[in-house]
Amino acid sequence: MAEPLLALEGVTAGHGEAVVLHDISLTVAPGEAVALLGRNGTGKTTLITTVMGAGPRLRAGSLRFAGRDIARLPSERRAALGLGWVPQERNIFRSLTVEENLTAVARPGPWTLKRVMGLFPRLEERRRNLGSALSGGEQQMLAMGRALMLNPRLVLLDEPLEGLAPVIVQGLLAAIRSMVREEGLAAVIVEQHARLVLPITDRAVILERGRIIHAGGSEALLAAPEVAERHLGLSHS
Ligand SMILES: Nc1ncnc2c1ncn2[C@@H]1O[C@H](COP(=O)(O)OP(=O)(O)OP(=O)(O)O)[C@@H](O)[C@H]1O
Repeated sequence: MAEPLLALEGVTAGHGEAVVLHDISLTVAPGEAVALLGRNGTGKTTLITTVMGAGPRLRAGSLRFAGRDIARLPSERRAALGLGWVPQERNIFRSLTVEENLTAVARPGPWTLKRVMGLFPRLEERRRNLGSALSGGEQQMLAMGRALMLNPRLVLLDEPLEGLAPVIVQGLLAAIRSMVREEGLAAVIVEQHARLVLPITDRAVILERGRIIHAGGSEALLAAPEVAERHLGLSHS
């Protein structure tokens, strides 16, 4: 088997003295899309920020990306190696235009301004608008567009659909599907609503109280709603 792009082995991490993640082992292969599921507060964001080196303290275990030990690298070095991250708070530059937001971070690679605008036609329409003038859904598109302009090898999306109107959710899902399915970009997608992301991912991992309690194919999980129900709760499945 080809070497995984991202590999976590026995990762235990937390905030200050509080341990949030326990003994997490997880791999993501090149081009693979993984859904990271779980109820509120189970450690999904902590897992993403541990991978990015953006806050949590790694207490044990190893963290490798593209064949390198990244555990001690600052987050900007991890980004430079090809780890893209769209945090929950969608950190865009509010005082720059849409186009400036995108070009400010661009790095050479297959994702260009034209292709990002092609993926998100709404951003093309809003090209000259300031970040602060965008709706929540447009900000999410811009945050994803910015991550793509960095031409990552793997992108970590933290609840990209949260708090958005259903019509926007459908548009974003289509863009994510095209990113991972047609463009073959590896991704880890954190989501509360399993049914939305299972159809567009290869594998699913469910966290409960900081531990992996289920890992398997997304299709198999879709076909076994009782598993999702048991671990994620009816309203979240
Ligand atoms: N910066 C922090 N300092 C201290 N504790 C934190 C911090 N961030 C998160 N926690 C705690 O870590 C635990 C896991 O939180 P985390 O945000 O990783 O969960 P989550 O699964 O992403 O939840 P949500 O879906 O609500 O974002 C929670 O108990 C939370 O209170």
